[in-house]
Amino acid sequence: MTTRRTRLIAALDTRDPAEATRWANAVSSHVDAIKLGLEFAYAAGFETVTKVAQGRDLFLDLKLHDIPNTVGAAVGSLNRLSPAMLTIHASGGSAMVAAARQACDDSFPEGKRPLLLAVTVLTSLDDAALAETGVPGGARAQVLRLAELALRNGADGLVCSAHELTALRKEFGERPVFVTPGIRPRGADAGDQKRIMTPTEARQAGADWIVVGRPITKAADPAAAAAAIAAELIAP
Ligand SMILES: O=c1ccn([C@@H]2O[C@H](COP(=O)(O)O)[C@@H](O)[C@H]2O)c(=O)[nH]1
Repeated sequence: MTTRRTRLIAALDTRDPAEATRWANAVSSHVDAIKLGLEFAYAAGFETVTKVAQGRDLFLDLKLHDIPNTVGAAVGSLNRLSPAMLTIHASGGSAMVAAARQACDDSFPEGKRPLLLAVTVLTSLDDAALAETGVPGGARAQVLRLAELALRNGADGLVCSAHELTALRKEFGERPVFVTPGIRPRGADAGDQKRIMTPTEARQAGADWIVVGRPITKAADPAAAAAAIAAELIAP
């Protein structure tokens, strides 16, 4: 029986700094961190990322994926943003993950190192879509394969779907941090997500963090939507 608390990250996916700021202010008291990622950073710039994130834990979801030298240097360049969590793609390979971890250790001040999270298989891929990329055998097997690679090379945790959590906990225990997007409250539109679970199911499966975007940001009342999801994360 685990006593883990599952925390909530609101994904603020927009190009508009005013909208991101409005959402951040609305949901802040209900969520544990905010996510800013590719859409926002490319449109608004990294200095604006810092402004919106100010005073909040930042899940900086840039999903870095390049040769080890480039990824290491990129991680080193991100220290001015003070992220609490940073993402890379596990499929970049052992040396790339190790380079990212080394850069985290070298470039961030003592006690300020972000959690390095390796994306395994995107939650928008089902087994058939994954097979199209040349990976037969299903998402769960590939997640476990990439998890081993990433954790052995210094990742603190993984981004995966909640569907893989039971197998991951069995294989890797309680220590790694598991972050699960692809979360949909019961009845919510899945959109492009394929491997989805509800907040309650993800909590019961052992998620450390869930990431929720559109069910919050597209709601008529984002604060109420975030509050309802946060309520699901409090174990009865
Ligand atoms: O495998 C992954 C990795 C990251 N994401 C990100 O999470 C949010 C989910 O947003 P929703 O609107 O709740 O679908 C989004 O920012 C993705 O970039 C993911 O979905 N899956």
